[in-house]
Amino acid sequence: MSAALAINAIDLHYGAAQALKGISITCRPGRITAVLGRNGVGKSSTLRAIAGINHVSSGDIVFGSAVLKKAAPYKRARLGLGYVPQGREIFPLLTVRENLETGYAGLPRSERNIPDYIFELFPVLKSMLGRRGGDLSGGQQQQLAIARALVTRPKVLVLDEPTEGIQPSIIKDIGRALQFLRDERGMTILLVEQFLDFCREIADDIYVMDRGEIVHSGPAADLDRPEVRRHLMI
Ligand SMILES: Nc1ncnc2c1ncn2[C@@H]1O[C@H](COP(=O)(O)OP(=O)(O)OP(=O)(O)O)[C@@H](O)[C@H]1O
Repeated sequence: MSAALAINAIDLHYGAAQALKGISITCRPGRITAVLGRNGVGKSSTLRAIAGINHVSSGDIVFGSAVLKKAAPYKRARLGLGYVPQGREIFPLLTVRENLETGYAGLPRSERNIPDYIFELFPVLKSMLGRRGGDLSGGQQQQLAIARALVTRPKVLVLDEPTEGIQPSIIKDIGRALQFLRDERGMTILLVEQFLDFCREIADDIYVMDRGEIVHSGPAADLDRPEVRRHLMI
């Protein structure tokens, strides 16, 4: 089976500093792939390269049958790439409904609606549609950020540290939501995380990064191996 998303030997520089060195990641269709690593190893840079926010200096990113080259973020979204950034980036002065409607931009008029299953996944959002994004808790904002990405009808959903700074009960809800998207909607999911137990529970495949490189890849059960965990210790 071909990959839903393949990152092939990408390098990324910030000025003279090289943040990514030959990163390759294969996301199997309908599976959850997790990229783990300590602070500053290049996880967010990898996702920003996939989303088209940062440009790679070599290598390529293949989405379905499209090689993304320098396609702008909105074009990638139209192709079916949903991106949930680190820190959520909710519009604080817009209501929950308006935040969700920002996902309509790339959709044909007939699809400009909020699919019901999103409110089944995150019922709290339905009860808060008229509230401002900035009034939501961190966990509710994370749910809103995921819901906003789902409004764009992604084939592949990419999330940057969805558990960061969030209380355990909402982490469980988010984990259940991602498993539902994989199991019931066949979505391909790529996330970066520092929370090992979360990845052990929901991921199928893992990649471990250290200083801009992939140092391990394998099934999620590899997270039980001491030599893999060693890469993740502070
Ligand atoms: N805009 C930028 N300009 C210059 N250097 C950057 C920029 N963004 C990130 N870096 C550097 O690139 C390296 C990788 O950062 P990145 O944010 O991708 O790591 P990360 O693994 O996502 O870390 P964290 O878990 O803290 O988000 C770090 O050394 C960081 O300081």
